[in-house]
Amino acid sequence: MDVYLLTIYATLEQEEAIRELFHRMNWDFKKKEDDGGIRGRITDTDIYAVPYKFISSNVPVGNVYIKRTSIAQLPSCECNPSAENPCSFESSCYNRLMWYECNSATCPSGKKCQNQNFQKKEYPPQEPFQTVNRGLGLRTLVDIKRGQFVNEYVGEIIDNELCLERISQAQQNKCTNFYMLALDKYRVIDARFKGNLSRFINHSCDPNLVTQKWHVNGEDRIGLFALKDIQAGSELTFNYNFDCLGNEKIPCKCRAVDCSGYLGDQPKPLRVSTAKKQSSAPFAAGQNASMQKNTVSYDEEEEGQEEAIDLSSSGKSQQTQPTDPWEVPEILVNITKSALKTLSNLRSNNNKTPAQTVGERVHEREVTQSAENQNEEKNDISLMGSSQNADPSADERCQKTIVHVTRSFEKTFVVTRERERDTTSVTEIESPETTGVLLTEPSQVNSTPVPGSSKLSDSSLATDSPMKPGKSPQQVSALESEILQWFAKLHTPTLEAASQVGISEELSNLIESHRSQAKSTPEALLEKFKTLANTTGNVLVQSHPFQPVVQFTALSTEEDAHPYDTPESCIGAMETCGETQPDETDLYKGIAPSYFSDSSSDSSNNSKSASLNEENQENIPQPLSPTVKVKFTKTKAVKGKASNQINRKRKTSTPIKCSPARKITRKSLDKSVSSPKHSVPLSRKQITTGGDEKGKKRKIQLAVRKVPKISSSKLMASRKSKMEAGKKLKTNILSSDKDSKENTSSETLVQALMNYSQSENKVTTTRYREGDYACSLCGLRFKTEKRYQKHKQLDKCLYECPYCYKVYNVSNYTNYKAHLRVHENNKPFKCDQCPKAFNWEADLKNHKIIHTGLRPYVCKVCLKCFTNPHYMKTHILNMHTGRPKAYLCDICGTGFKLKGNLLDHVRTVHATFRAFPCKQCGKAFKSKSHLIKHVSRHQPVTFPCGQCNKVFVEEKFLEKHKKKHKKAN
Ligand SMILES: C[S@@+](CC[C@H](N)C(=O)[O-])C[C@H]1O[C@@H](n2cnc3c(N)ncnc32)[C@H](O)[C@@H]1O
Repeated sequence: MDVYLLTIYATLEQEEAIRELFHRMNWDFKKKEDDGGIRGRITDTDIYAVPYKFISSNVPVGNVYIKRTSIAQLPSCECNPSAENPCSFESSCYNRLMWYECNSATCPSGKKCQNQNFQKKEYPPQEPFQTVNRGLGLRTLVDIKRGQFVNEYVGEIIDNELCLERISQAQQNKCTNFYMLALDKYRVIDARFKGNLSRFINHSCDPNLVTQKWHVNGEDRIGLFALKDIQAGSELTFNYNFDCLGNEKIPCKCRAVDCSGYLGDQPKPLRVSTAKKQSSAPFAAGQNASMQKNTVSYDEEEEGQEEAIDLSSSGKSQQTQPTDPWEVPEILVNITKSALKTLSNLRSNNNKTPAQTVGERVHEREVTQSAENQNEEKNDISLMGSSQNADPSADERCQKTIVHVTRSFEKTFVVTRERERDTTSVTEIESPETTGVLLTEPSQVNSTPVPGSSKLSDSSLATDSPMKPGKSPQQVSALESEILQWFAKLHTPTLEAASQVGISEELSNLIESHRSQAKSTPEALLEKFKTLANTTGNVLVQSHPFQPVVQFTALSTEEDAHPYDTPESCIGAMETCGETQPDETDLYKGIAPSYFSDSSSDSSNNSKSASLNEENQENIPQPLSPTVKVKFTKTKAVKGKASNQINRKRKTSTPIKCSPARKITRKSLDKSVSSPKHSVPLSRKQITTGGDEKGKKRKIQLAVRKVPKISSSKLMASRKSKMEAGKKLKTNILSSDKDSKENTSSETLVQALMNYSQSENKVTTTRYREGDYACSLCGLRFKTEKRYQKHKQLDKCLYECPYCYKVYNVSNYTNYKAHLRVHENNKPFKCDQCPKAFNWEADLKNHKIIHTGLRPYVCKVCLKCFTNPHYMKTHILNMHTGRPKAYLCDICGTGFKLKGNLLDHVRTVHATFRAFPCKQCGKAFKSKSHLIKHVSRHQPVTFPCGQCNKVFVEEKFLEKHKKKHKKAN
């Protein structure tokens, strides 16, 4: 059963919530309860079992699409492979600057490349811990440097629809912890059910991490990078940019000096309506969230317009496609809203000022520069960049493009491309405080021309390659004409139709507000946007890779309703506007890559960056040189503050949905402390042993403190010293009996041992202390003579294995017996549920856990669950001890943390002989695991699938297969 139970900090308060989660994990909760499963029974005080699976990479769920790119399409950098650390943080690796990870197949530095953080999963050691007031948090175990890659935000990739579903489920279950982070406009990473350690990172208004969206082998991934130097033991935090949709703000408990007080400083008043209410008084303002919880809508004030978003009409309702969408009022409303949103996005994007948060992609502009418009636009604020072109006349002729300006912690770079010559240059600008100040100082600009890369050529930029630029003017006009059509349609039959379902008031309000803004007609509105586009030149915001900040979010209906959200329309739109249709490799499950720049993730929302925005606006200097310009109209510069406020509003109002915040009272606080919901994972022993509440709490506290910290060096040292002691003893024994040195059979060894114990050397070993009575034969020592005499009366005090000559003394007789089973292959402990048999009872017990579907052995560091304690131990040693890969393969040099792994490697990869023959058919295998797999095929028991004709030799294969059926359904 593919369910992973974990005892973790339940944030859920009701049994129902647990059931819901179990249900989500396809675990038959009831069944387990009846079976008396280990933790199937949930009582009031036993609510800490929440299924959570540790995954190290994102897992797509349902119909969510995955971007695929062929290796040929991946951009390669120009770094020098012979450099000490090619593509490292210190280098100006072209890919790194663009937030692209190199691929070892295409990077000139190959495996030496240092720009593969995501792929190599190189995280500094970190651990979850219990915070005082914010549930669990994550802290670092080592010092982290500014700019260092800390972790990847990993979880299930879900689409908007499922996201909404999960949110509403969580709301119903009064779950207050959210783990959703927008990946792009269509997809969300939800780490609630599956994730890695990053899911425990809390919010702070003064964070030490920042999220960055990177392009890794064609797919977007979210990384967390250090904003500052972080000391070992400090909590890791980032700014959620959390947008509250509840009628109560979620209090922020980050304790930062400039804490905004709430998660997200722009909480929105919540309005709630049910489907019924919607028909009678839709979008009616002033309703309280507490009245209805199923359907949530909120007011979004944007530039004086009011938009109401109804989650209930999202997702599913759009699935049922009407024959003529123009006839369905609800769709029309959604389309209108989408149109409004698109237009406002267009505006906001064009209004964008350079973002300033350190470590963020600063901004991106495509600038067309010509001699005429330099003079025309006197009020423009110029961005001084470098030009590789020394000839000014050529400069004027050439169309230059600033691909983007990026500030990568210590450095700021301007990446420019010259289309005609197909050259690209990266210009590093010395430590500026603000882009404005920096750009007034042309002398400070060091130009580093980079030869044109075919991978970054125009053609690649114009198509669906990762270097895809923003919307072209044609695309914008195609968009505009579509918007115009929507408005035209909305004017006539729609209002009437809408009024029939009682939405006319809201609709007309929406249209009216836009109408008044756009001089009454949609055409005028469109005209306005055209003018806007013209006045900002061709400054258009690009889609990825330039979407810096990612937010904890749930997506809003209005975005869902956007026609471009559907793959068909997206592709259609691309065709209309002349953009090359994406390659099929990019369209997994038929959905096109992001077309619009993502408003939900296009900007930094924290108050700091907003204030920096303001600062920069004020600092924007007059142009000094016309070489390369990014145009802003003066009006925008003057309006900087206001527009930033609007931007900030928009940013904070970007789609985030969380359940209405629960009011925290003294009582609930006390309850939360006394209840075990903030407990840390307990060992199975702790779970199964009963005990009073107090004892339980104590155990929990202990478990919190006793996060295992195993020093690898200590471990290695102790092992080494033991091995050396053993070797020494052996040599001592043999050297004391020089005649038998050649013959090292166990018989000789026993004899030598006997001689040795009788010799004077014996006092040197710890086994023999003065005053003890030692048996000269087996080496056992006794405190009293009586016991020694009793021992001497035994017929035999040493037992030698007849198969391998291993010797046991009498005190280890049971071990000797057990050891014999290894050779006799009796396997007396048989599983009653499957054909497996074991030599030891403990092994059978451990095995039986597999049939319960539980994984009760929990790694206290990363919460990964295991069926077997040995697996857990190995995992801890491998993953959390920073253990070096000390076992090196002599043949290929690969390092391994465990000796067993090295042996396996040598056997399977390099060895030519097959040391593990099958006794039944004679086929031989290189490794034991391969043999075991093979032997299971001889088993008469098979596992047929109930849904199709397939039959499997192992249960796990059947389980895997069943998942396919589930997915297909
Ligand atoms: C991604 S989870 C973080 C881990 C979470 N603390 C846990 O115990 O699993 C996000 C949730 O943690 C809580 N949280 C995080 N930061 C917070 C803060 N500064 N103040 C209050 N609650 C916070 C909120 O309930 C939020 O929904």
